[in-house]
Amino acid sequence: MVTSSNANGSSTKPDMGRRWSRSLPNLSNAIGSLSDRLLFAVPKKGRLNQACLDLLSGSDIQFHRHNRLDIALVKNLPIALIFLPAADIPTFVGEGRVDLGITGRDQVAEHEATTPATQDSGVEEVMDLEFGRCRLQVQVPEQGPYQKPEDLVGKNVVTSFVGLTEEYYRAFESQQDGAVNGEAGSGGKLRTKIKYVGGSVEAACALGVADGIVDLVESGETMRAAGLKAISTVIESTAILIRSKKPSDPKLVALIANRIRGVITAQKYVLCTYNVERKALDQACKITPGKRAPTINSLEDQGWVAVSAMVLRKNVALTMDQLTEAGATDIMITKIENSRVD
Ligand SMILES: Nc1ncnc2c1ncn2[C@@H]1O[C@H](COP(=O)(O)OP(=O)(O)OP(=O)(O)O)[C@@H](O)[C@H]1O
Ligand SMILES: O=P(O)(O)OC[C@H]1O[C@H](OP(=O)(O)OP(=O)(O)O)[C@H](O)[C@@H]1O
Repeated sequence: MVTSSNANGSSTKPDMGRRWSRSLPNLSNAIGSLSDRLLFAVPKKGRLNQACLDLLSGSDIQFHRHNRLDIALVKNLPIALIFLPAADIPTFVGEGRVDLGITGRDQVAEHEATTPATQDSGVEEVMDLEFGRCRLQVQVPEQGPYQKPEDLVGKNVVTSFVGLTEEYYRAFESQQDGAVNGEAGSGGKLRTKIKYVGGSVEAACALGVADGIVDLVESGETMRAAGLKAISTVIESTAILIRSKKPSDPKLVALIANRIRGVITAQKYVLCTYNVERKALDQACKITPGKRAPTINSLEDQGWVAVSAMVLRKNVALTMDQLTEAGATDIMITKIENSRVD
């Protein structure tokens, strides 16, 4: 049985009884020589790249990426990372060429709008990764005549998400045709002209190419700087872990998913510990119910107990206020490095 060593030098045995090559393939013969590895696609650049690298590091997926090479062999697991544009990852995973991937939910939805899934093709969402949060929104010039997304029916709309935008506007067009002809979707008279651009979509209105755009918004800074405002949301997005319908090694997929889930939970929660008098314990436990239940230990002083419970990081200040109010003392918050909790 093949075993490998992690950064601490301790032995791990997630090899699932297989051998895998340690030599880095050159790109031309790469895919063939990766047949003994699970292929895992990661955004090669852009907004999701760094968070994905942090997630891999937190999951102890160790690799060295050679300069400019889009394939990296994982040292301690039979995995090869494939660095791809976020927009292409649903295609590779959906066709089963790559087993696992991380990309935006928006990219998966766009892929599905243009390439409907079949019994064998298409992607399955494994989990929400809770970063890369943004909205795909219809935007128009702040001072212009358009107030509702329907106002752009029949006009020019520019986007990088042609599939989703077409779906979105075809629904409005059907309604308007129905209103004109007395039945839904009959005529198709008013066709919104949807044009693709690959980036800097927000420039399209100012350049006279578009009446409105459909683009991603996070803080809204790009939109406001371009003199635009959002008038509706097509889809909300976060990064997701996706898998193909028939991954080459489902056990390894589950192992990676568990590791990633552990890192995400660790980032989301902190450990809250405190002492409280027994008579206030019920109230304190309502404030910190924990994920399953709080851990309660007796103290030397019979009237007191020590409590520890996981608390959502975003609620920490409020929780500490409420515990203080309930009479808890010695309240401490500890960062969770990693976790395996249900
Ligand atoms: N401002 C943003 N805030 C948060 N997440 C974003 C933001 N912009 C994009 N994303 C997420 O990151 C994904 C990749 O977008 P990004 O613009 O980084 O792509 P890219 O691969 O660098 O392509 P491009 O070269 O077209 O910019 C998007 O599909 C979306 O899920
Ligand atoms: O609401 P904000 O926080 O300003 O973020 C939104 C911007 O982020 C994305 O573009 P990105 O900067 O990744 O580059 P791109 O325009 O080349 O796609 C998106 O396409 C917007 O332009």
